[in-house]
Amino acid sequence: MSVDDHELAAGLAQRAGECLLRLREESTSDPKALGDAGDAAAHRLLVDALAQERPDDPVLSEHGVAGPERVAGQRVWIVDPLDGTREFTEPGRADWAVHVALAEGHEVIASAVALPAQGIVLDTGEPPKQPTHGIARPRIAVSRSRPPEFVTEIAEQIGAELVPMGSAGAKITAVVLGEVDAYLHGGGQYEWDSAAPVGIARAAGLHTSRLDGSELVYDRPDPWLPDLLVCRRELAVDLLTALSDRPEGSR
Ligand SMILES: Nc1ncnc2c1ncn2[C@@H]1O[C@H](COP(=O)(O)O)[C@@H](OP(=O)(O)O)[C@H]1O
Repeated sequence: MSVDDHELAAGLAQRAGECLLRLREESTSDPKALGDAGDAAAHRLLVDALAQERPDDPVLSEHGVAGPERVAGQRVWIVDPLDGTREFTEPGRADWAVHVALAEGHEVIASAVALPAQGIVLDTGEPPKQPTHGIARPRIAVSRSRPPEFVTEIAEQIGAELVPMGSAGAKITAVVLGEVDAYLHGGGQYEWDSAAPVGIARAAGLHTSRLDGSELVYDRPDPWLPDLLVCRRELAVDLLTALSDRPEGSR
């Protein structure tokens, strides 16, 4: 019996994650070479497996386009074989991820995220239940290597604590799992950095949008998708209001 798209995404994220863990364990390379080898090996595994399991679907990966030609609005797999490449190369760090998403009609309809070093695979078929506890002091995940200045200012404004982390997938997953309450990003990213984890966040009932509150739209001709907000629903109005109060060009 053929697996559904949710199960396929989860199985592929798991397999690519295992491949990356092996590479990392066995590596004697310098960090740059290890990162390049991880990107290439996980990309190859995902592209080959999708060509076998879903031969009619094109693939848009951080490391290239594969398969049949993309037709706007039709099925396309959007994958980031290794999100958080920098963290993957740092011994002991667990904030890196594999993203596998399927978009149709410019929306993610199935996806999975693996956090291999944490032994976690989440998928849209069975999204985690959301915490019901109140939020005393909001915790906001932010890039550890390039935290945008506006996020620091917004955190001060609403009395939130910043939690620096690598990988967009690890940060969105931390919101999905209730470890933090929000993730804000601005200044640059691509569709593959967010498609899979945003699919899971939406399936779990969280707020997901651009920083101006508009929808996140996937599978556009240009994959540049520079900013996003993922948060618990009860924080969305406060965060979007704080964002819209900022002067033009400051996020
Ligand atoms: N200004 C920017 N321009 C392009 N990509 C960016 C970016 N800021 C973050 N990213 C990408 O978003 C992912 C998470 O970044 P961060 O850990 O800083 O939050 C990383 O993906 P990769 O590791 O797949 O390259 C990183 O390259």
